[in-house]
Amino acid sequence: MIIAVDGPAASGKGTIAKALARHYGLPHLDTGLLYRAVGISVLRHGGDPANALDAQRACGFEEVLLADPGLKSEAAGRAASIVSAHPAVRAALLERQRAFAAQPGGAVLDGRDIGTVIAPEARAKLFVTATPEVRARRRYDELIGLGLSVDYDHVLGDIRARDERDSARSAAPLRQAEDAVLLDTSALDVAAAVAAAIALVEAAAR
Ligand SMILES: Nc1ncnc2c1ncn2[C@@H]1O[C@H](COP(=O)(O)OP(=O)(O)O)[C@@H](O)[C@H]1O
Ligand SMILES: Nc1ccn([C@@H]2O[C@H](COP(=O)(O)OP(=O)(O)O)[C@@H](O)[C@H]2O)c(=O)n1
Repeated sequence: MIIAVDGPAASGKGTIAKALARHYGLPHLDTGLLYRAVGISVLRHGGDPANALDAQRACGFEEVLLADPGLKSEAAGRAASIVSAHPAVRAALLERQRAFAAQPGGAVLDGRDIGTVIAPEARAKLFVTATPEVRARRRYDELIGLGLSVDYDHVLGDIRARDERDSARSAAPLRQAEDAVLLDTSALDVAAAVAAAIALVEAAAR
């Protein structure tokens, strides 16, 4: 079974995708990490994420970069959101994601365009969301927990800017697939959000 989990920044889609993968014994791919790796690679080479050529060159990043703690930073998220608007970057990362989704037995993938572009054939599609303020609070707590020095208002501004950029771009914009079910986690803790997600997948698989 392929499970597609999409949604905006810090909505809890990664937490839900990981929990679903554990519950169903499926492999999981956090596709945002691929875009973050491209984004940080551009920055580390002194390039400009808005420059399509700089971004395209960075798509051949080393695998080890996917485990780099720097990928979690706000700067990496911002750069990822900028490089991900280039069609050439999306094209360069497409096959890897499609192949992951198509492996025997299925998989869980989370990102922005899993249900719409990467795996439109997915059996279960969730669109996970929460208010910008709740998402900013979660991301702020997460970054503080990682020992980074951040400001709540800055995180909220960054999340709003990323929502806008990810939804407005013409290449695979962030949007709920027509056959995806909406899961608003604003008032749910992790356990309740995961339980709701499992119930939705069960209903979709029936
Ligand atoms: N329902 C929830 N309630 C409270 N905190 C949550 C919830 N879901 C996720 N979190 C926390 O919020 C942060 C962002 O969650 P994550 O799953 O990484 O979001 P995303 O993948 O959408 O960016 C993490 O620190 C995670 O533990
Ligand atoms: N499938 C995907 C996943 C991420 N992305 C881009 O990569 C950025 C970082 O994604 P992420 O999932 O790691 O970000 P968070 O939601 O965890 O903050 C997003 O803001 C998107 O611009 C994308 O375009 N398509």
